[in-house]
Amino acid sequence: VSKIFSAGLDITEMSGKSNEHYAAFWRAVQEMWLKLYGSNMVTIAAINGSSPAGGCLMALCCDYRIMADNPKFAIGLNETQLGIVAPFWFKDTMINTIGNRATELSLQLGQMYPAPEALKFGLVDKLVPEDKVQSAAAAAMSQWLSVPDHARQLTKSMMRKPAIDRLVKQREADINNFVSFISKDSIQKSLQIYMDRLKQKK
Ligand SMILES: CC/C=C\C/C=C\C/C=C\CCC/C=C/C(=O)SCCNC(=O)CCNC(=O)[C@H](O)C(C)(C)COP(=O)(O)OP(=O)(O)OC[C@H]1O[C@@H](n2cnc3c(N)ncnc32)[C@H](O)[C@@H]1OP(=O)(O)O
Repeated sequence: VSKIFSAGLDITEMSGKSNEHYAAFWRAVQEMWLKLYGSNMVTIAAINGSSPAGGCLMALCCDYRIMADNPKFAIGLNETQLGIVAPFWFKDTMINTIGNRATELSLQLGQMYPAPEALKFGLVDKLVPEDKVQSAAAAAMSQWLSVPDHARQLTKSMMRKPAIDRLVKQREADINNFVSFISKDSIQKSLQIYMDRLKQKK
């Protein structure tokens, strides 16, 4: 979609549904993260627009991020702005990318960074003109693929395994935590207010 890399998780999947639905939804989100963050393939994010929350997480799962150089496009883990909390594995993914202090600032404030600031923070690796995002991503892919694959894969696994193991060990507890959190009346109300605001912006 033009202007949007990803709008993040579908908020309607987290509103007004049963606990069984929330559990299945969260398991699928975990699965996406485990597959993408744990992939032994080279993954390059070609970020052609805004990328809030789950969209930012997907980009952070990649090995390298190239973003369109347009200050109207922003990226970040903005969960607190919705009245929700980025779970520990979202947080770990961001820490592994930009470090602890920058992550704490980002997460507490639910900060969305316009592209130039995202580059400054290390949230993305490179900015290119909007019409060059795909070609720059293809060029980066060639560079990454030129590294001997076994060595690159082992290095990637060494860097990411502790975060992945942490979620694998606590998967069921994390699902229970999500369900009890998201089904609270106060959290449902926050999500509703956020969705209403989005619609009013039009
Ligand atoms: C100690 C720890 C304790 C607890 C932790 C336990 C558990 C964790 C709990 C929760 C974790 C949840 C993690 C959540 C992650 C997420 O990803 S939440 C989603 C975040 N996404 C957003 O905030 C995006 C909001 N959207 C926008 O900013 C904009 O819509 C856009 C920039 C993406 C696009 O802008 P426009 O092109 O201007 O389009 P519109 O704004 O008009 O939107 C069109 C249409 O789409 C609807 N929509 C937009 N985003 C979403 C979404 N994410 N989900 C569902 N629907 C969305 C929007 O309302 C419009 O709908 P209509 O009005 O056309 O019906």
